[in-house]
Amino acid sequence: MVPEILPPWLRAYADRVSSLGVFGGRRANHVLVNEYCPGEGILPHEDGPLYFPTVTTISLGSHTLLDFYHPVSKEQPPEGQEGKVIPGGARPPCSPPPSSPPPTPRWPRPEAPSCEPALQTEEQRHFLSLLLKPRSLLVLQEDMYSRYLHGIRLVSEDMITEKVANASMCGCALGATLDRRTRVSLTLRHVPKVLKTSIILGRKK
Ligand SMILES: O=C(O)CCC(=O)C(=O)O
Ligand SMILES: [Fe+2]
Repeated sequence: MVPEILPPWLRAYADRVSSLGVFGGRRANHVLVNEYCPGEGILPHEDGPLYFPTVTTISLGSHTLLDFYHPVSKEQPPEGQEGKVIPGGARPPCSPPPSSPPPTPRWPRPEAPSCEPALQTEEQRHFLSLLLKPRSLLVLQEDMYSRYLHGIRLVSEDMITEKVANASMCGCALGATLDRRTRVSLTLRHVPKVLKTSIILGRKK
């Protein structure tokens, strides 16, 4: 990644968010600006190792629902359990871990435990949503960053269901419908590995 100077208005946001300590004392040095008109979104994806372990997002203009998904399992579901969802995310008991488990790799994220049944359709894999209100800051870390996928549905209104984990904190009743307006998101991240421009341009220091 080739560094450029952030414009002063973005630097102010980057510094403010970094001062919360969410990047472990480092400063955000990467900002992605996305605009979503009603009906637009982003397909379920993972952000990958480049920005690991923290992504932060400021929402402006409109709310949105950020949906979280279990990754697609590479395993076949057990006989008769195709597409079965375990209520409340409960899992059948796993066999006990080996006495000295191998060290957990930083990236790629570890596979889901093999005792988890395969959830294959997108609706089955969608287990949680967060209502992102205008002027809110989302800090995404740990499993929510590295294990699960996230996305924004391509719809122009959002229904508040029991999957919206922060609905009551946001004062939203179950069953409410929120119309989307144009939303601009500022996704601020810290990228540890940036190139030195002088190297790119072949200049000697
Ligand atoms: O706009 C957002 O809130 C999410 C954007 C996102 O997930 C991404 O750019 O990777
Ligand atoms: Fe993302």
